[in-house]
Amino acid sequence: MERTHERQANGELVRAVGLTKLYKTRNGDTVEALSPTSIEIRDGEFLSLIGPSGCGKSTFLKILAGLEQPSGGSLEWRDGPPSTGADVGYVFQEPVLLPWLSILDNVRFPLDVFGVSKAEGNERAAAMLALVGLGDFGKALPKELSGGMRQRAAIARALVYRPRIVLMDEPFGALDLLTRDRMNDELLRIRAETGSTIVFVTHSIEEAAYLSDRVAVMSPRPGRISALHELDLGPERSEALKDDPRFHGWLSTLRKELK
Ligand SMILES: Nc1ncnc2c1ncn2[C@@H]1O[C@H](COP(=O)(O)OP(=O)(O)OP(=O)(O)O)[C@@H](O)[C@H]1O
Repeated sequence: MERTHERQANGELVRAVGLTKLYKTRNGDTVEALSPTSIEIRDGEFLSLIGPSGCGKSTFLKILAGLEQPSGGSLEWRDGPPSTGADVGYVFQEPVLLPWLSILDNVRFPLDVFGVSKAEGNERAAAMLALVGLGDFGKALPKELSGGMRQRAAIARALVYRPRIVLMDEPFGALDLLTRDRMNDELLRIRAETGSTIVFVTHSIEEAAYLSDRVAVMSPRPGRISALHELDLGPERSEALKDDPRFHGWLSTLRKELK
């Protein structure tokens, strides 16, 4: 089954209108995790969400993924409601891989679930592994890979169905700084090759500024988007950008807004 997805540069992919979320806790209290939150997500963009712990970033991603229902408001998808796993790729902080399956089988898993033949699935999973730099590790088990490599495999699995949107919830938060820097560059390269729309949650202002076309800043709980910036840092991102005064200007702006 071949999926093609015409990309309209900067067209609107999905619009969140006044999303709210109330959770019921086990002792019967109600937690307001999101106060009315509205944003449009553009096709092909890299959008980061930053904000203090507990402000509802993961909640927003889960609603986008269809893993949680909003208490109020709506999501308006340009191409109709997505199906989780096929139209939406999700990457968690800890790479969730099935330990008894090889890396190739893990990456092929969503294709199996959605009825792609094994031969085509193997081909697509192998191509995706090559794209994330794991071409030689298809037969390995997850435990035989480093944390950074496992996260690459999780990214390959999220991308293999060519989802409309990839949601990443602090995917590099558990990695050491050097590996994280390397993964940031890898992610930029993968994104350039796939044209994926990415919504990325991070605690790191530097990571958000380095990777993103736009950065949404969320206020403390109950979270809402308190500022939304289009970064004027151009499409080319590399280490040199980290010495650029404009980059430092954004770090300082974002840091102030988080306070
Ligand atoms: N399933 C749940 N049941 C009850 N409360 C929840 C549930 N999930 C999240 N919450 C609460 O909702 C609020 C927002 O949580 P969420 O995980 O979305 O925040 P976050 O911004 O992603 O936090 P962090 O940056 O620490 O990961 C928090 O107060 C959290 O305790």
